[in-house]
Amino acid sequence: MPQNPDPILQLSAVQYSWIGSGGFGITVPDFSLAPAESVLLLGESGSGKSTLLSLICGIVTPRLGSVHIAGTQLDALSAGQRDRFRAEHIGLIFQQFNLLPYAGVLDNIALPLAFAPQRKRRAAPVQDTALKLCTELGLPAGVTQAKAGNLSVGQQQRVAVARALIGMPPLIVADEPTSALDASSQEAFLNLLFTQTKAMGSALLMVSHDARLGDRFDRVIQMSDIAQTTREAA
Ligand SMILES: Nc1ncnc2c1ncn2[C@@H]1O[C@H](COP(=O)(O)OP(=O)(O)OP(=O)(O)O)[C@@H](O)[C@H]1O
Repeated sequence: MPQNPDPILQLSAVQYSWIGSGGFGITVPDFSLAPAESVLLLGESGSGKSTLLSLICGIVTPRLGSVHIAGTQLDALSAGQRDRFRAEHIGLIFQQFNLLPYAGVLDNIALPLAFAPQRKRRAAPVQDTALKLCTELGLPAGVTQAKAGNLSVGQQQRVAVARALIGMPPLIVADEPTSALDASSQEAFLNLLFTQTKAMGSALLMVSHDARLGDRFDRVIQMSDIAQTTREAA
């Protein structure tokens, strides 16, 4: 895929170190994602994948360098502004899905919209959009009335995908979402994710240990291709 002149994500000369035990540090000279591009990011355990995602999502900010998302310099925003910006622009899918077990399926899906008025407007009417996503993701009608904690793992996964996609954020970030799944469930999950992100024109950055998933993505990147890591001596 040709590189777009206006990437949806751009890290430039980024340096970050965790303070305290271990002092793990990461340097990312140049990493970008084009709009609607899908990238699989591979790396060993401890190679800094989650640290990189924390920088991309603005949970932490670089000591040096910059992170831009959709043209906004994330590290120039206050912590509160970054939280709101993340809710507006990034759909997040976590390894353990992080659903609220006692809340209903539709409330779980609508959760990110509470902090993201523009995304909420794009999703309006919210209940109808959430229901439509459930149907498209193959969740049976009865399930949408259930509490998230009562769903099967496969159903929870679908709810997590719907929550990331609602309101069409331009960037979807998925942190090892298939690690707990068997091969056929992985395949089904990726089918859902790709169909939906392509339909919405969102870019997808997915982190995994599993190189076998690579065929489906526009680009496959190793952490060691884009980042150098350091660890302070104890
Ligand atoms: N919250 C934190 N506070 C301090 N150090 C941290 C924190 N999170 C991560 N680290 C450090 O960063 C290093 C890299 O961890 P990270 O979770 O980014 O790697 P990873 O590639 O995502 O690993 P895994 O695949 O096992 O999840 C860790 O070994 C740890 O020393």
